[in-house]
Amino acid sequence: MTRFYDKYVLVTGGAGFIGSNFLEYFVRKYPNYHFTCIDKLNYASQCSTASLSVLKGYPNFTFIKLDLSESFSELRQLLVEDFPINQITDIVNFAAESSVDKSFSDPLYFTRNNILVTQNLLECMRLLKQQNSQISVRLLHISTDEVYGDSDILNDEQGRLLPTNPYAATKASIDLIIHSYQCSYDLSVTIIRPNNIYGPHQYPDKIVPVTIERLTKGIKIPIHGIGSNKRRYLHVQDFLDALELIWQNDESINEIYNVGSDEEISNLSLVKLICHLYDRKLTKEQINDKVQFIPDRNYNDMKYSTTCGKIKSLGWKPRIKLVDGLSSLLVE
Ligand SMILES: NC(=O)c1ccc[n+]([C@@H]2O[C@H](COP(=O)([O-])OP(=O)(O)OC[C@H]3O[C@@H](n4cnc5c(N)ncnc54)[C@H](O)[C@@H]3O)[C@@H](O)[C@H]2O)c1
Ligand SMILES: C[C@H]1O[C@H](OP(=O)(O)OP(=O)(O)OC[C@H]2O[C@@H](n3ccc(=O)[nH]c3=O)[C@H](O)[C@@H]2O)[C@H](O)[C@@H](O)C1=O
Repeated sequence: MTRFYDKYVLVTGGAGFIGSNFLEYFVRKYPNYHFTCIDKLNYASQCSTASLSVLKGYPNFTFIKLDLSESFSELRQLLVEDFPINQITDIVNFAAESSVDKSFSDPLYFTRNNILVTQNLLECMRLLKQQNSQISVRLLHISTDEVYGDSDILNDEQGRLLPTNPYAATKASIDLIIHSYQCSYDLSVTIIRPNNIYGPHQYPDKIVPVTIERLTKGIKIPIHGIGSNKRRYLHVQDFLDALELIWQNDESINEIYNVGSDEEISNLSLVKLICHLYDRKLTKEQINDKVQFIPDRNYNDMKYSTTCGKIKSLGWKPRIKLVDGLSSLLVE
């Protein structure tokens, strides 16, 4: 086996918001690693086509367009049969349908996609281990704090999983399936549960990019219900720093990490803050006039309360304040 690189990494869902930021950062930072991105290119990927086309010029980057929920045989060929050639030992899985709103209208599609994408990866890891127990492949799986559901009680990583929407239920389900593969097949998987993440290349169906897009187009900004639901927001770079720490630390194998900020804000306050940062001359009345209250979600988690002591014990803490992260996003 000729090894041109020190590590061969598969990044699934790497054409999405977080995945594309991950690749932009790590492909350049680790020229001694080879990164293969697999993505089906859904609606969310269109925000990162420019950055991915730049990455295609890098020798340590390969892109494969593939629907991981339907192409098990191709994935098995890449990871198992061709292991001697591709030598992929690290998998970072971002791939999922990630929109809570969309999951209300097509829950079965979310179940099929989000479960099969990840279980197909687990199956390849299982078959590879069965074929050669000396090969150790590790999966870093990106879950979400939504698996804990609506909660006033502080949840650490042992918190009960009580998802309230179809998207979150698929994420909680795959976390449980991962646990079964860790127990039954001794696979090495780390689960990471971030809170809301914002930053460049995020498709405008999430509140931060929706607000920015509507502001620039002079269209009213839709607020679900009365806007009192709260979320915590972490800049994508802070998340990547946490992910890098976890990835570099072999002690993190078979651990779960909540990764989040302490900056909790209601939806209405967030939208008003973005309007203020967009144009500090706007009066309160002018900002109020930019908002349109629309019917709420079928169920809208009021807040999430996760503790992040574990990731902080690795020396991580958020560096980018929400005001600063939003301001730089508005400039971009
Ligand atoms: N954005 C957030 O605030 C946030 C917070 C917590 C967790 N997460 C999780 O992080 C991950 C990435 O989120 P994101 O915001 O970047 O999502 P995104 O929707 O921007 O990107 C997801 C990517 O996965 C790809 N994908 C989905 N199904 C696929 C399949 N069957 N085969 C191949 N590719 C497929 C899509 O084409 C897309 O490019 C997701 O697993 C999501 O659940 C996101
Ligand atoms: C951790 C998860 O974060 C994201 O899911 P979430 O539903 O919290 O993000 P959204 O940006 O879709 O919604 C946040 C909050 O704002 C409300 N809202 C959204 C869009 C809009 O146009 N108007 C709104 O009022 C919405 O009701 C929410 O209360 C992420 O998408 C997910 O993948 C996560 O895992």
